[in-house]
Amino acid sequence: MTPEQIKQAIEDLIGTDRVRLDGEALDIYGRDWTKIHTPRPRAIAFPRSTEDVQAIVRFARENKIALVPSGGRTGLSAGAVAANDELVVVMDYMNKVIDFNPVDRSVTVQAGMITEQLQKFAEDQGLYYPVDFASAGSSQIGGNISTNAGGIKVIKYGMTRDWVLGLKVVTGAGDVLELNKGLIKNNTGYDLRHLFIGAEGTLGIITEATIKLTRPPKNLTVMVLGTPTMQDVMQVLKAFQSQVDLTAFEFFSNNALDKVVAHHQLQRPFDSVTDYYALLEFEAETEEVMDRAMQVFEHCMEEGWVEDGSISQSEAQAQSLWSLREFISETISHETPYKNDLSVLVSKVPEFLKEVDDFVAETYPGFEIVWFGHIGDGNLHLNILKPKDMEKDAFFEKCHHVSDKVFAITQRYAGSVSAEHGVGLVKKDFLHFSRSPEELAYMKAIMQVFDPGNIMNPGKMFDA
Ligand SMILES: O=C(O)CC[C@@H](O)C(=O)O
Ligand SMILES: [Zn+2]
Repeated sequence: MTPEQIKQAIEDLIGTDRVRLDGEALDIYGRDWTKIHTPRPRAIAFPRSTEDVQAIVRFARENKIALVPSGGRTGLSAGAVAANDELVVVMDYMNKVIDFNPVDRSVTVQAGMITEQLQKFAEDQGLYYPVDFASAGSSQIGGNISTNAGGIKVIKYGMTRDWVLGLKVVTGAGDVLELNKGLIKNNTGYDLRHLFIGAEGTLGIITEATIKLTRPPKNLTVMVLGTPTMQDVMQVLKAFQSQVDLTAFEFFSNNALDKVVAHHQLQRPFDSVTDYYALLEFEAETEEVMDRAMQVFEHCMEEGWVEDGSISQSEAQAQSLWSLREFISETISHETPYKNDLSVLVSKVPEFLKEVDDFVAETYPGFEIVWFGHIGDGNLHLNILKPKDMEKDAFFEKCHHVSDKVFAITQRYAGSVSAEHGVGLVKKDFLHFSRSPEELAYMKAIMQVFDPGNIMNPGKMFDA
């Protein structure tokens, strides 16, 4: 079918001006933040309702047209890239609140709602949606659910999965399913909702979600601490966790800090320079909590785990300390990074990090490595920066070999090759490092059930 025929057919089903074929739209909606693949979609559709999505899926199934569901396209694994003549289904116009229930503390929204809008909606009701990350201003809730997004508060609040009380989906077979309907308790067999969370659009399209909200945190206070070694970062984590209920525990290396400070013209948190920094956050609800935190801080200084530190005295200061961590990904995106998103058990982090760091440094001495991540969750973002004098293709080619080795180490530690960014096109060749052949066979069989025509985001996660 030509793009024009597709446009005509879909507009007959869901209304005029709902499909774009212009070059600008193909370029914008065919890519995500990975910027590795060249977008090449056939057409872009803009549904307004679950019925519209169902009509599009049924049409695509009948005509064997591949679909790519598209949210805020902030993904880092090319899960929302359309580089293969696909029809992109954009959720931007499905961004409304459908229902709010203060007794259940839940809100039902359309899948295209932007994360920050959901956070704002919760705040306006005196409540809180705690899943948060740097891309919250453009990522959409449907995309967050499809990738089970994590972010900076997982240590206390968990991943997106933990906040989804119900889903409305259109399966690849064209059926509309209402999964779990907002219930807290529902032991009536397989919980299909959880299959759609993290499915990266391979089983169908999420059109609505019922999200749990919670009480807002009180007096969030941030510390940035300079730590000489990774072992020290882990000691600091242990010391704080035993005394204070942490809402975040992040880390970054000194070169990450240098780059952010230079790129955004920010102040360093203090003069001392250490190899690593820990950023932690807690609710200083009472004087007593604050005193305890300060005692732990002093203890860490006495032990030599911390050389210097800075603590926020206001919300604005807390925010500027957070910027030092949250701006890293965007800052290094200008240096063509090869990205990895690894996780191991928290207890294994220092050993694992040293092994990977030694391997990359020995094998590729010219490569600059930037370490940061959600270390309180055992999640490390390893970014390798392209040397200025190396061609992009040659660099990515070399990095592919690095990945094989790094993932073999990750496998030895029983870790994950994608802790929070998903699989998409970028990680699919490496899935076997984290999933057994038997698991992969079950995953493919599940996909067949929900998407018998293999039209849902084909080629992402694995080949059918
Ligand atoms: O760019 C990265 O590698 C990580 C991005 C994001 O997950 C973060 O934690 O900032
Ligand atoms: Zn992250």
